[in-house]
This record gives sequence, structure tokens and C-alpha cells, in this order.
Amino acid sequence: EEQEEDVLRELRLFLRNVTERLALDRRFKAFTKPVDIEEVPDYLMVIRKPMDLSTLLTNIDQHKYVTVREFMSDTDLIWQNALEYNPDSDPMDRHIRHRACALKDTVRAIIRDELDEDFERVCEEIRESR
Ligand SMILES: COC(=O)N1C[C@@H]2C[C@@H]3O[C@]2(Cc2nccnc23)C1
Repeated sequence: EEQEEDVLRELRLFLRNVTERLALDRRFKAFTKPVDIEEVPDYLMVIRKPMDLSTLLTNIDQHKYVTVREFMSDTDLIWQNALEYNPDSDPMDRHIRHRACALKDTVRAIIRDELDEDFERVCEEIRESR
């Protein structure tokens, strides 16, 4: 009903704010857009579910996320994909893995500090009711 749409509107505002803050962080530049398949032709053979910050914003606007848990499944894809595709000891791989781990830690810290558990519980109830 209307109150549920108010809750989901507030969820989208929160998720957009988090995503935009991540996209402004220079450490996360490599995660802001999809990996360029013309530059990296084997990427989709290795990574089955690509994800990036611009796609998160599109998903938010298309009402893909009804809970923060669903949003975090996609933010987890971003850093997990980077660890998987860039496993080597060379400096570039180490660089992007360090940034992937920073992205993981930053998202978890924001959610821990800024998401009210009662709000997420209401979102989960809406998800289960649909
Ligand atoms: C999230 O970003 C990534 O996982 N990657 C992996 C790719 C390999 C390397 O860095 C990326 C883009 C790129 N383009 C041209 C040549 N080499 C590269 C970004």
C-alpha cells in the first residue's frame, strides 16, 4: 500500500546516496563503469555476473532492490569479480585487489553506521509479502 511505497522510496534515496559516495571516491574509479569488453575480450568468459557502480544506480532507479540485502549482493559482486579476475602477483592486480577490499570494507562500514536495523526489517517484511 502507500506506506510501503514510502518505505521503498526512502530505501532508494539511501541506496542512491551510498552509491554516489562510492562513485566519488577516487580509489573506486575502476568500479564506476562496466569493464570494457573491447579492451578486455576474455572478461565475460571469466566473470559470469559483471557489476559496477553505474549499473547499481540503474538498478536502483528500476526498483530492482526492495531490501538493502539485495543491494549488498550486487555490491559484493563488484569486489568479488575484481578479486577473481585480477589474481596475479603483478602490481596492477595487487592494486585493484586492494581497492576491491577497500570497497568491501567501505560498504559494510556505511551500512553498519547508517542503516537502522528496524528499517531493513520493514523492507524484508515487504519483500516476503510480495
Ligand atoms: C574492475 O576492473 C577490472 O577488474 N579490470 C580488469 C581489467 C584488466 C586491466 O584492468 C581492467 C581494465 C583493463 N583494460 C585494458 C587493459 N587491462 C585492463 C579493469
